[in-house]
Amino acid sequence: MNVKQLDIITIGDGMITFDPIAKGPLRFVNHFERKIGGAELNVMIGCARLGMKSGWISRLGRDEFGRHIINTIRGEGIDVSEVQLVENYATSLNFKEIHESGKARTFYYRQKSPTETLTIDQLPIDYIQSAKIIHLSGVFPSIRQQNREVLFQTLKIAHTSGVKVSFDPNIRLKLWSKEEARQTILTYLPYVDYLLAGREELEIIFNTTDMTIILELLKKYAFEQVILKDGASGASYLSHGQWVHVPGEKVDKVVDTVGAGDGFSAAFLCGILKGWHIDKIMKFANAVGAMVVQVQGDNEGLPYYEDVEVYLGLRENIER
Ligand SMILES: O=C(O)C(=O)C[C@H](O)[C@H](O)COP(=O)(O)O
Repeated sequence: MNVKQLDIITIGDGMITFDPIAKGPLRFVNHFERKIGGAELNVMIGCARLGMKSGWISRLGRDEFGRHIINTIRGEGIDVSEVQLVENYATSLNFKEIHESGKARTFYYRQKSPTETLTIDQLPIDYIQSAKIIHLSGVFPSIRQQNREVLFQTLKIAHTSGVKVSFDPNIRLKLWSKEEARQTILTYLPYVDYLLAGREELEIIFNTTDMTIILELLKKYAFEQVILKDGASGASYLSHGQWVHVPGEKVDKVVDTVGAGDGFSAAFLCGILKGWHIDKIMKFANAVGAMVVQVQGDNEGLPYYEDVEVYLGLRENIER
């Protein structure tokens, strides 16, 4: 029998994320803070901080930005043995634009992502089989046609090896159309154990805004859990064909909502690995989402396990 080495792994594109120092249209912003980002990577950072043995399968440019990302991720305690820096590719970039109103836009520069060198024959099968859970998202297959097949093969490897599959559709319409997203994601769903989606994403995948129809269609799959992430209002889980809503945790001041969904996913998977009851998992995951929105940056607000305990009032907060 295969001895599971890692709790959780992922496959994804890592990016340098440039956070604007000033608010308003990007064409007038002169200064940025260099950070790192990428949906799947955010989840792994969250998992590592919560104490899970985490690993990331990826390709970065063999450039200064690629080195910065791999060093940072290694520093977070994430296994990077399946991350390669490839020649003649630039590490992907993401520029964020934030308006006074709080509205934000993202400008990706990942058309020629280094992950396109991660072909099916390069998939580390033993590594995938060595994990308890693999977390995948719709970002990786949206970057390039070839990535869709790579993810499909990964799903099949995981499924046949007893590795649980978690999937967040993370539909980015700047990267693919609704139709492409729908067609691709529908082929993935039969291999998914934990589906963590937003309402709009479910509407795109099932091509209807009618929640009764969506609930009927969800029944066709063998999901162990289906989670509806609903931003500030909290999240719901599916139980006997009905949503059970778990309200979000109190937030003093929302600073930046980007990354809250990824934080929620990391915390949810932590709870799954700990074998908790779903109500406890949801409360914990909502707390992590609420903590993330109070910090600027896609992953800077992802908490350590004991920080969540303090937030939930389960551990004393000693300030000085
Ligand atoms: O990789 C990408 O394409 C991204 O967009 C990176 C973003 O930081 C996360 O995907 C945030 O996603 P949420 O947690 O849903 O706010």
